[in-house]
Amino acid sequence: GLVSSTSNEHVMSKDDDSLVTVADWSVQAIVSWMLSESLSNQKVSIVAEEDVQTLSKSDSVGLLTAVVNTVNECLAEAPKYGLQSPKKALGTSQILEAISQCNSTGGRKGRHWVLDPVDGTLGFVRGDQYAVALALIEEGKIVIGVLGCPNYPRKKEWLSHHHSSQTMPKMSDTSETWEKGCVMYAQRGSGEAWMQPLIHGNKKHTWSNSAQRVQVSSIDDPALTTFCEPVERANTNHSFSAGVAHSMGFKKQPLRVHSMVKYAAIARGDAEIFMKFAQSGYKEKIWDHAAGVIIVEEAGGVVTDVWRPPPGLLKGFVLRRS
Ligand SMILES: Nc1ncnc2c1ncn2[C@@H]1O[C@H](COP(=O)(O)OS(=O)(=O)O)[C@@H](OP(=O)(O)O)[C@H]1O
Ligand SMILES: [Mg+2]
Ligand SMILES: [Mg+2]
Ligand SMILES: [Mg+2]
Repeated sequence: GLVSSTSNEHVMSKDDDSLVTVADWSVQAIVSWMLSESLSNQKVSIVAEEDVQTLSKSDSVGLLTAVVNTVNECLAEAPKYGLQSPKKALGTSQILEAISQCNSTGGRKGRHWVLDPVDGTLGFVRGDQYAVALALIEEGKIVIGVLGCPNYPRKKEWLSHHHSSQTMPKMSDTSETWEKGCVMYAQRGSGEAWMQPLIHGNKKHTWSNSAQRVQVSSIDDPALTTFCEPVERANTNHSFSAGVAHSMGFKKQPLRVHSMVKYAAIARGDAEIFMKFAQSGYKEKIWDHAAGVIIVEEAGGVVTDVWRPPPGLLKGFVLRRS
């Protein structure tokens, strides 16, 4: 919730043509700094999406200044969330250090934090759905997941309406009537997943625990099933998922949403199924899934890749077909 700006300033393209913004670097710096501060006795291993190459170039001074200012403005608000601000504003080198220390390669041994500072950067730039995703992996198992979803509406009906909709105010609308924003989280083995309303920067009140339990949908009638998928055709295979949906007997239109908010939607029961089929050759990244996976699992759902469907699912599928 620290970065709620939808300003399109400083939107850059990376080598793979995907977007990166001041928000991506700033969130990575803030989370990295906060983790190091709170775990000062331990060596912190963080696997995260962004690096400092573009930021450190000589023609990126304006960009770097914007990141430094954003990080310090956000950290100054830390006490509102029950956290400690730095004693004095962080300097440029400290911020570059915080971003670049997230260069762990992870692995099956030990503890690793996994961070996607802004997932769905395209959604963020459009003022649409995006998520800040953090997970903790221990000995190869996800044990904690947190998803910050600043534009996630409280009412599921609003998810499917984009900016053009008449019924939903613009994302920039400050009116109290349009409640949006939540943090979803879960811990492995608890059998519980939680949703906490987000406090937005412009509001005066401070954080207090008002988390509600969330659970996956109980709908199992294909005719009533909604499936979600990525917005961009580059990130999935829309016609393949349409084929799967057809053979399963799904009648509803797919819910196309940017980012890991799709996992949040499944955990909260706003939709029943999430399908993503990356192009062959694309390697999925752990930061695009880890936090969402544990939240869905603890909310009662099942997550699998297409090559290894769990026996129960396969049986369900076969039974339904016969
Ligand atoms: N080619 C390709 N195939 C599959 N996935 C890709 C591909 N390229 C990128 N990515 C990753 O997709 C992340 C965004 O996924 P979404 O499901 O949110 O896509 S969409 O915006 O709804 O279209 C996006 O995450 P962010 O970079 O954090 O936004 C990417 O990591
Ligand atoms: Mg990206
Ligand atoms: Mg991502
Ligand atoms: Mg990202």
